[in-house]
Amino acid sequence: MLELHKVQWRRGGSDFRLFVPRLVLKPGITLLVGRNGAGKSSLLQLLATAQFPTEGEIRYDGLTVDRDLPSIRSQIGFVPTGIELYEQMKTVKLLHYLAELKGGAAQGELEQLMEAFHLTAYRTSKIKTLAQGVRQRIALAQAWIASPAYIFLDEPLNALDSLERLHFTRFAASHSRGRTIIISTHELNEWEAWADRVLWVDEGKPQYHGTIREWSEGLSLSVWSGTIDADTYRLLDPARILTVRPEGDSFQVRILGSEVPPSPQFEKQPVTTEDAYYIRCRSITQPGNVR
Ligand SMILES: Nc1ncnc2c1ncn2[C@@H]1O[C@H](COP(=O)(O)OP(=O)(O)OP(=O)(O)O)[C@@H](O)[C@H]1O
Repeated sequence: MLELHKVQWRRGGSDFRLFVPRLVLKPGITLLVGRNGAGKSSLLQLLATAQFPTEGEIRYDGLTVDRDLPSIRSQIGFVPTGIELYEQMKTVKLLHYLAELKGGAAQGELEQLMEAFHLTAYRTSKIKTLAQGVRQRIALAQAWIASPAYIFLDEPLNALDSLERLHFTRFAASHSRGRTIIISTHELNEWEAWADRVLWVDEGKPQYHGTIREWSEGLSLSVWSGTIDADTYRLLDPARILTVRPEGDSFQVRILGSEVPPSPQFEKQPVTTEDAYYIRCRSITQPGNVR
């Protein structure tokens, strides 16, 4: 469990300020969401001890960085965006090297990770010869070395193809028990089935932290879907349209609306995690649900 208490951080070279009054992050998968520049990467860097708060404290199951930094770091797996791997090393050598930095891997652990991340075929390939998606899989695999208690992933699905994305979301879910995994992502629907909680930050401050179920409940707008003709389509508010697909002379539309259907052809739809994000971003001026 991670506990943040009055954490503040000012990023040098910018006006950006992160402020987290109080936050408790529990084991399981927490999706860290927010607009570009909201502070997701900054928060992950603080949690991963790549940066330190200017004020306040982060506790890792009771341990603090001023007293217990090496033992905290031995329990962290971190994948920042744009991670650079040693280009000249071979995959297996790099994983062994990173495992040594972490104090060593268990017997057979690296082979299992290579298998789980579909890296076996690349075990003796130099990193510089590998496609971006394969490099990303190596970066993700190394985060699991030595079975850390805390895993921080910044946009982990970047560069992965659709099959690998599905494979990785499943892998993360099946390896989340007893681990606090924080994942910064813009792909909310891909994580929907696997995540436990959502942490939404905006302008450096948490706006919502709670279960993924509650994230999509009690919202100010509903989601509607219907097939309509061109005249009805023209009357819709374009800012509220989520998706539109032409079907002959008609349009299949998914749209945000009040409790009343935008027109009689519309039927109310379940709100997805991503819909909830759009709705919450629209109502950002209203007080959030911070826990
Ligand atoms: N290397 C840097 N130097 C100076 N300012 C930076 C740097 N990196 C980020 N920033 C600024 O810090 C703020 C927070 O950025 P951060 O990367 O944490 O946001 P984010 O939520 O991860 O965004 P994104 O979704 O685009 O990745 C932004 O205002 C950004 O412009």
